[in-house]
Amino acid sequence: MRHADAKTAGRPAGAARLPLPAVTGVLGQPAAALLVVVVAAIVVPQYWLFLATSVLVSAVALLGLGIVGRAGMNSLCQLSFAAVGAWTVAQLNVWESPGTLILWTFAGGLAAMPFGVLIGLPALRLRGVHLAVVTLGFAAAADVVIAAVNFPGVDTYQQVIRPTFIATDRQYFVYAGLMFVVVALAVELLGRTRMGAAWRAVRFSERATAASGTSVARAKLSAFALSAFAAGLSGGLLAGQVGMITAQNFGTIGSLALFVVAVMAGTEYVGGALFGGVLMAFVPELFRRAGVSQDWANVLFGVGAVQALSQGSSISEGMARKLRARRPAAVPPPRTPSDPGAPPLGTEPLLEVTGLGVRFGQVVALQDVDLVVPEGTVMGLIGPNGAGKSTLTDALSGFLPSATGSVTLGGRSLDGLPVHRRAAAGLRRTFQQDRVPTGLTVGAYLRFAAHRAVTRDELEEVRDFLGCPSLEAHVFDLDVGSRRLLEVAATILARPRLIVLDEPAAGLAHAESLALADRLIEVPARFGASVLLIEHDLDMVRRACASVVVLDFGAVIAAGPPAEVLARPEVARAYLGDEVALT
Ligand SMILES: Nc1ncnc2c1ncn2[C@@H]1O[C@H](COP(=O)(O)OP(=O)(O)OP(=O)(O)O)[C@@H](O)[C@H]1O
Repeated sequence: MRHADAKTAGRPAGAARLPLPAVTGVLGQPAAALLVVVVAAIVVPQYWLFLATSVLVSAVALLGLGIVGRAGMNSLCQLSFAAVGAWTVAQLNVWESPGTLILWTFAGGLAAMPFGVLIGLPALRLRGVHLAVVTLGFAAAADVVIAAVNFPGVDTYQQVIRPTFIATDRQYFVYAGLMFVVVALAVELLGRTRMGAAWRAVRFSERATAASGTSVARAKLSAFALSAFAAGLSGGLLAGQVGMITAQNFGTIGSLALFVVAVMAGTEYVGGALFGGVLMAFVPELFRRAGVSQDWANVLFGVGAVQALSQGSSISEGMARKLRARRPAAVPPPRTPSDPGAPPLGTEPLLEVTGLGVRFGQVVALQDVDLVVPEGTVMGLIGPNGAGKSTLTDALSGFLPSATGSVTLGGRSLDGLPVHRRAAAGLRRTFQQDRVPTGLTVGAYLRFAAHRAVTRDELEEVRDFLGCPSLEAHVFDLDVGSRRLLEVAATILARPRLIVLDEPAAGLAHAESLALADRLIEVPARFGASVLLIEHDLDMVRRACASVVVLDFGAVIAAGPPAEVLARPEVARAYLGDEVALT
């Protein structure tokens, strides 16, 4: 956001020297920000208060960018949303509406939200650079509209009136600071909710998010709406700060600069947003004082963003990782031993698949597959590479709406249901590739993926059952094997009727695979779910499964008890291309 220049010279502002608050912790960050604001309100000379306030105004908009950033989306039109907030405040001021600037500012935030949803709609289909282009287009269009439609009160030189208790610059700084702290607190608290976890999950894998029963569309739209709300608040704050706003305050270049600073500073962190605000407010001012065009500040921001991208993390993320690295590594507590006994066979049909077919162009991945997974069992699904196992999993879980045939779970048809509705109906799956979002702790991920209210005891029970790392460990710091177990734990916690595990032992040592097999045997009796285990490790399949189905070239070629099925020549032929028994 481009603010009016500070008109006088003096020593560097106290705000420029504000320390970054700790980048770890959750509620600690807003508290640290509050401390910074209070200290700054005391020590910053009158002379620098305008720029210090600008820091906070930008930081509020940056917090909003941090929300879409958490969800892995790019928004290049943050100042267009801010313009909506500022316009609303200016209009309510002209109308001399009830309430004061504070109420009008919140109204500005609310007014920006529908625009956020509007821009979020393309995000349901677009990602990365394509989404960035759409948001850039919106910013450019907003420039034209704002230039054509003047801000209310500008023609009549009508200043936005501040209430008396925030009339002075110092009072207004404190007000802006409190607003920043409140928004920071709200964002941090939201980050701990299911919605906040969904943002992180969407960023990591939309497929896994949907498979855990969460609506990807809702997660994305909520991120855009709340991001626009924060931007609208920021615009309202600016209107109160400068009194009279113009189109120049909200140009596309400003939005781009804000985005670039967000990439560099890492505005998913409160400290990162505050630091970004310092950069936005003070770097152009320093250039101005040096007699250099302020536009060079954007070049500097661009260089910083390139550096952050090439390092793979923002300044805040880098600091957070360093702080985490200082902590002792998360060692999984020892598992409680148990005797799994023999794999349960199951009786009543649970999953019934009839005539399932999937084509990818000319490739027939599945043809006329009939399959029944009984209630209360662990069943294996095996076959050589390219046999169609993952395609079957995708078709069952709803990722292939073009699949033909029918699928019922517990007598209820799943045909035509989208992924998250099938998950809600009781079908959970894991993925061959790691899909556990790295931005969460183990506990936060399990709570999110469980998709129901779970107690800490339940979390600990399942964590202990599978030997996962402690709930406080950060997913980012875990090895691939631990993440696979975590994914299995999450599906168990969701209490589904059927769990489809797509190669859960990939990344595990052989002994660990067998230990996992022992655990899976217990799942039906202990957690009330059948397991369909897709695995290449035949020792694990023999150990865990009461029965096994073999796919080859998209068709079922054998089914029955593992020892019997694996001894059949056609199964050996499918695997080895020769009549060698798989013993
Ligand atoms: N998106 C796709 N587009 C085109 N062909 C595909 C696609 N996905 C899978 N296939 C093809 O469908 C067939 C079945 O693939 P699938 O991944 O389901 O096998 P798989 O048994 O899971 O193999 P693996 O054990 O290697 O994971 C293969 O011939 C594969 O090349």
